Amino acid sequence: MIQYNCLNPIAACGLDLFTDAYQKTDDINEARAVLVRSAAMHDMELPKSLEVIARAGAGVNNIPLDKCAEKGIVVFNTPGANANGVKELVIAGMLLASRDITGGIDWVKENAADENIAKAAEKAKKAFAGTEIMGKKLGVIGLGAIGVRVANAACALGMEVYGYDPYLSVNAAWNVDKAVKHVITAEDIYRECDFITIHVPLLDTTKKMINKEAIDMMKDNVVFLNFSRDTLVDEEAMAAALEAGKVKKYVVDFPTPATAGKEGCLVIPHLGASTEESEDNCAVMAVKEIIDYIENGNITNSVNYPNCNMGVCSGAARIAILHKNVQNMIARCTSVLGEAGINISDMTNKSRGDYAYSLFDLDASATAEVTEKLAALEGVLRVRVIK
Ligand SMILES: NC(=O)C1=CN([C@@H]2O[C@H](COP(=O)(O)OP(=O)(O)OC[C@H]3O[C@@H](n4cnc5c(N)ncnc54)[C@H](O)[C@@H]3O)[C@@H](O)[C@H]2O)C=CC1
Ligand SMILES: O=C(O)CCC(=O)C(=O)O
Repeated sequence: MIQYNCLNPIAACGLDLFTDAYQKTDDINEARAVLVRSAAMHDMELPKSLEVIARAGAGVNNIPLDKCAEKGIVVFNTPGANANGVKELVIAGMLLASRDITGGIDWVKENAADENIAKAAEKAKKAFAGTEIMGKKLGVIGLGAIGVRVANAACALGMEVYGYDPYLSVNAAWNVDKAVKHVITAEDIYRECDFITIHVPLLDTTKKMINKEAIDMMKDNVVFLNFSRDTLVDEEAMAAALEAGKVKKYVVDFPTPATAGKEGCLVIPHLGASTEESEDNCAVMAVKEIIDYIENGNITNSVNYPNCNMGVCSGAARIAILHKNVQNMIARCTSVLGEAGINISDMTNKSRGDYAYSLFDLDASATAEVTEKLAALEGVLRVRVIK
């Protein structure tokens, strides 16, 4: 039985893809695979049995990627699978920041017992009036799966959209609406836009990128939306800007003591990807990634190892070797196999940063002695017998 553990609730339509060969366990120490959403894994003990972690979602800042790579644990995410869910909430966030919809709804609740509520509403409504988003300038920082969808939807709503992404992928370039103005510095966005939304991963290089200096460059009365991660924004600087009236609204999907309940903050409890569709898409993609890795050794959408695909193994045997990206690794692995008299019928080797991955299709099964010799080679982090 191949045991898997879920650190967060994962949609059933994904888990249903596991065949009878797989079994759910509540004990991570027994698991070969882990499915996770937002659970914090940095301080967790990762058992030796663990071969793969799939993040049913996009952000992987809750997972210790290098520690996993060093232990020969491949980490996947599910790019784009929840992007539409987030896009829709970002559009809602812009509307909520432009018109006092929540204030108006609260007023109706408070006056629900008033028999003359219809007449009273016509008098009260001026307190909740706002502005439209059509014709306003929106700056999108990060044109990945979510940013592109937000930019395109905003174009369709008649906004003037500016996009900034110094690492724009070819795929994103193909998909982004031609009306989106390409800017080459974040400063262009800060200085020009009435609404700014950020859709970048949380990395050491992006942490607190929205700081006092950035906010000072923004237009007065700007609306800032953050559906990416709380710590991309310096919350002290944001609070000061809200108090000074520099920022009109801070719409954020991550409650913290600094923002929850604060005047000017519209705080949502991390609901960006909490739709049936996004949860299903993420679960299905994550489980498929795990199954292909466990059963074939193929890697698709990893965030700490290179992608690698040799299809389904049709030969006698297949082994996977996770190793450091250093000289002479392949020669040393093939000589162990050669000395054991095992012919290699197919092989591939891919690298990513400090780590590399080799798949070998063999004409005969690798014995325990052979795999132990391979595992003992300096730089080898894990050897998996796939078939
Ligand atoms: N609120 C929620 O429930 C959700 C939040 N997220 C967050 O949103 C983030 C983005 O998600 P996706 O769009 O799916 O990821 P993605 O990987 O498709 O896009 C990220 C984009 O940011 C760009 N980028 C990286 N550094 C940048 C920088 N310094 N300046 C400008 N652009 C930069 C990349 O080139 C890439 O195009 C995730 O990392 C996650 O933290 C994602 C899904 C759900
Ligand atoms: O699983 C979730 O609800 C969180 C989604 C998210 O933040 C992400 O995919 O990065």
